[in-house]
Amino acid sequence: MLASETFSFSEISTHTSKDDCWLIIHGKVYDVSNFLEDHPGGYDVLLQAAANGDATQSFEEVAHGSSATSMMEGFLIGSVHVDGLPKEKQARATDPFFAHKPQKIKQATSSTSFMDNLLHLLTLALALANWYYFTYINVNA
Ligand code: HEM
Repeated sequence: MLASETFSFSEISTHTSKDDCWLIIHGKVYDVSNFLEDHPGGYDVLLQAAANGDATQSFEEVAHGSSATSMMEGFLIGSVHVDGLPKEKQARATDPFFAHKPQKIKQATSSTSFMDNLLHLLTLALALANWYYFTYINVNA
């Protein structure tokens, strides 16, 4: 199998058993079937990660050393096929940053716009108070 091959999520999700286990890490696909028993973290965490769909986050959480990363090369069979997926999911599947960090999309929430309006009203009230003071109260000072 060529490492340039691409696999769909649905195909990858069929390889989650003890003798046939594929992992998605940073958008790449690894066949760890022959490594399960030798994995220092145990085979069960790998099976669990495969069943979860994307193993990137759990892989990163362990802070694997350079021996693990160089070992991975040997298990690489391809990458995730992203055609037909929404743009956000494509980015998550292929980009190392998005692949393991949930994307925070900044949205104007109702509380933000409420605070914005309050700030505008306060500024207006202050300006009016100033005008009133200097026009009527401070006029003879
Ligand atoms: C191709 C994928 C992986 C490879 C080649 C790999 C390899 C390794 C290696 C070599 C170690 C020993 C420590 C080190 O050198 O960093 C290790 C430890 C560990 N791995 Fe992985 N790993 C892989 C994926 C994963 C995933 C997806 C998880 C979590 C779900 C995981 C969980 C762990 C844990 C918990 C340890 C720590 C064991 C301990 O220190 O007690 N690994 N892994």
